[in-house]
Amino acid sequence: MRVTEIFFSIQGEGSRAGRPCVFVRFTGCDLRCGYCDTAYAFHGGADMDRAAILAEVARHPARFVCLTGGEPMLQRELPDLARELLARGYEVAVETHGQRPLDALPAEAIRVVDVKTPGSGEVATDLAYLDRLQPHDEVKFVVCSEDDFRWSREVVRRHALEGRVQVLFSPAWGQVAPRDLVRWMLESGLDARLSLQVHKVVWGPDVHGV
Ligand SMILES: C[S@@+](CC[C@H](N)C(=O)[O-])C[C@H]1O[C@@H](n2cnc3c(N)ncnc32)[C@H](O)[C@@H]1O
Ligand SMILES: Nc1nc2[nH]cc(C(=O)O)c2c(=O)[nH]1
Ligand code: SF4
Ligand SMILES: [Mg+2]
Repeated sequence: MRVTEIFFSIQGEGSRAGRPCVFVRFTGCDLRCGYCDTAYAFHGGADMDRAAILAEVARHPARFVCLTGGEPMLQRELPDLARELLARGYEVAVETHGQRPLDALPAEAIRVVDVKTPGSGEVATDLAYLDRLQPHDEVKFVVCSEDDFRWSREVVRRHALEGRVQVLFSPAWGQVAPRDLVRWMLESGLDARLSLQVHKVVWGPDVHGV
């Protein structure tokens, strides 16, 4: 598997934000979101087999592992790695753009799907997988404008996501003021959750490996 970095930090995003977590960041992505804060993971990295990744994860005192990237679902062995982590008692979350099949992942793995908004420049044509998510999964919209928020709200409605999965709205860093996003959320009446990138508040926006 191709790995950019493995680090121990707090989960900065989503409904599990604030919890200690080991991050495994895989190298490579097939999308190019305009706002991507992790372009350093598009290339480079080092080959590690699953045993080496498991050993590195085990160096840290955490029970929660986040598989991210780049795009983790481009790694052929990702479902096997997730299964091995679960068998060792870890809670496992997979951060993905959702534009690669997710069905090979074990059901116990938490799918955190970032539904790419028009503002990302990488909207998907097929969102049918949203209808197969489970209650512990999360659907995240990174909002670049009020138009993006309206578009996201329509996806939530069309796929009946409210109350069925965790629905999260996150401001694209530096593009949307959190207070504007909160206002749009409250005006919409949706039962959704604001997600800020807590690690950027703690360590600053440009620090890698946190
Ligand atoms: C770097 S991506 C890696 C996982 C996967 N490729 C994806 O897009 O979900 C992890 C998360 O960071 C978010 N992200 C990246 N740049 C961001 C930014 N400038 N502001 C807010 N969220 C950002 C992405 O939208 C995604 O939800
Ligand atoms: N602390 C921290 N939390 C995160 N949650 C998701 C991240 C990601 O880049 O996928 C991330 C990250 O890069 N850092
Ligand atoms: S899919 Fe994720 S890693 Fe790839 S460009 Fe978009 S935000 Fe960055
Ligand atoms: Mg990140």
